Amino acid sequence: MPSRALPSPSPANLPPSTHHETTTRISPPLISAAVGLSLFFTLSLCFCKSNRKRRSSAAVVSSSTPPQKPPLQEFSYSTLRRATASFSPENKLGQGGFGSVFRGDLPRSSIGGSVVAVKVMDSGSLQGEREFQNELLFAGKLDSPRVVSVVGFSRDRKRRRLALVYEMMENGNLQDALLHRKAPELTEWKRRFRVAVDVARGIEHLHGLNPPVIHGDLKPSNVLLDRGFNAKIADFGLARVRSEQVTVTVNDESNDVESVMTNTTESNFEFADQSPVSVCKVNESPETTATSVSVSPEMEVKRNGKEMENRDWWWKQEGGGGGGGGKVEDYVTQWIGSEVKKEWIAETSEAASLSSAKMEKKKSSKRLEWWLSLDEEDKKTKKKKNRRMVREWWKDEYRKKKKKNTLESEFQSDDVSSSNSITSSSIDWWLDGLSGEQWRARRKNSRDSAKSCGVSSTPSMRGTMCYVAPECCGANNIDDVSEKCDVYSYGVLLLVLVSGRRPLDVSGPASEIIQRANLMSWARKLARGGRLGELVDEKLQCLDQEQAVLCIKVALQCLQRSPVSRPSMKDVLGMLTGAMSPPELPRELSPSPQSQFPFKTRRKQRR
Ligand SMILES: Nc1ncnc2c1ncn2[C@@H]1O[C@H](COP(=O)(O)OP(=O)(O)OP(=O)(O)O)[C@@H](O)[C@H]1O
Repeated sequence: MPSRALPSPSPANLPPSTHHETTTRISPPLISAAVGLSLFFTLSLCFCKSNRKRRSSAAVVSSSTPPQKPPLQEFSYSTLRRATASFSPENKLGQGGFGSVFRGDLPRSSIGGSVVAVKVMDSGSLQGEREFQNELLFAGKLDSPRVVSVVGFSRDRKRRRLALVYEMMENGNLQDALLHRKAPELTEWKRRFRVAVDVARGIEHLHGLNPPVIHGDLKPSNVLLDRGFNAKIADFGLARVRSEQVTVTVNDESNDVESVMTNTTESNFEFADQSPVSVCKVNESPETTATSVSVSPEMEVKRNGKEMENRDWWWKQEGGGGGGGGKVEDYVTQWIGSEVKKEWIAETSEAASLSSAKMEKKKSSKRLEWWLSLDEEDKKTKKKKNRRMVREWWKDEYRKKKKKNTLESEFQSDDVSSSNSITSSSIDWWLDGLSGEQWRARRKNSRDSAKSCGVSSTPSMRGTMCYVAPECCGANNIDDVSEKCDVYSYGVLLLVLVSGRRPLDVSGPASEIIQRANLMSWARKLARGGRLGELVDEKLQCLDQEQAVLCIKVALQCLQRSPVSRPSMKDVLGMLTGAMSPPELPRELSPSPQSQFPFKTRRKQRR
């Protein structure tokens, strides 16, 4: 049967009234729904597409160019004055070498939130101005969670008033928190270790930039802690970009420096303008010339034929074998300066030397008496019998003498200057290792003298006593300043973190003051004796001994005299985080092997 097609309802078939009714009853909702739906779909499709596009383009941007730091805001001086309640003492956070830092409450509309730290340069300081500009130049460009960010600045050229506005670091600097015991939280080992890693990360970031940035003044007072005790690096007043690429090959066998490839490059950073709003440009193609030279470590010290007089004392300190006389007590009094009560040193050392001399005299005369008491026959028989005893005695003597010599030579070698050439300024400089305030106060009085060393007003003098690397101290030759200077300073900072002591510290039991006064020497001594654990701060809670010893080993690697022997900051970070195998102690610091005293072998043979 043929199927019957249903008659399509044609408007003609429908009564006009019905047709009208249907269209008016069904069409509007249907049409509007359809239109709405299609509109919705097309719109959402478009949105998805554009979103995908935006996301992919953002990914391209982020992979090719680093996120741009928002431009620094220029504040009027009056805004900062209002924010700090006219730089009131109650708002003072600290005092630096060239200015004071105040807590400031900025109006909500300003960039950088409401609470900031405002560093105001003391007026009239040329060196201060230079540092401020340098700081602005670097900090304004650096963008890392491990670097204290600069929010803005204020300048009044006429009155030479400069101010820098930073993000607020609620827990202040590491020097106060750790060494002045202002933050009990830092007795927790985990926190301290995290600070160590944070700082390593920050420095590694700086060194990883192109061209690498050298901080040049790494020390606890330049490490600031935020509310959660995350550490950030501050104070770029002495920072610089490395202008020279030095690759050094070290012959593993002889530990000699074999060759040095020097690529003299123009700095990629261009200091277009030395005003506080200097522009930092990056050159696209720096011209490079390469020269190959052979140097010995000796040459490295006296590069370009320059005798580093200012550095001599430091080389001695680093165990460079500086001679010179000077007794231990002279050395300590000179070295520790006013921190040590001279009378005490004189009294105790004199008393100690007197009593030990008396004891020795007594012992010797007893032995002599005993020897003389023997008649010839007895002597012959007893000689044989007692040979061992005599040998033991000599052996004892030998050991004592050796110990005394090493102790003295170590102190002499650690000496700032065993001669009279020690200047009051270099004492000042040492004092910074004891207490930053003393140095700051002194430096404030002679603002335009050098930032460091206190020996010359050359701005290339960089770093702070005890933290500055030997090759950077008094480095008029900029070739000597490399990332390894920061590595050295980091080594000192790491020891300070683990031990909770200053690099120069005269606290502790009287009998151990001399031994422990120089943190670096003490660490080396403990390493040789295989007793590194003794350096760890006794006040630490929840200590991970293994991690603490690892830190000391890393520090000793960083503190090596020769910059080429020091690890890179990347390696330091790798060792600390476990990404790299833990370090060995530098060869010369490995615990000494069994004594090579000849009697021992003979005795063994006899047995
Ligand atoms: N962003 C900040 N947040 C909180 N406190 C700060 C901030 N910046 C600096 N301070 C405090 O102010 C002190 C002085 O800082 P400043 O950078 O001027 O000097 P410094 O680094 O201690 O010394 P110098 O400049 O002589 O090396 C710091 O030690 C710190 O306690």
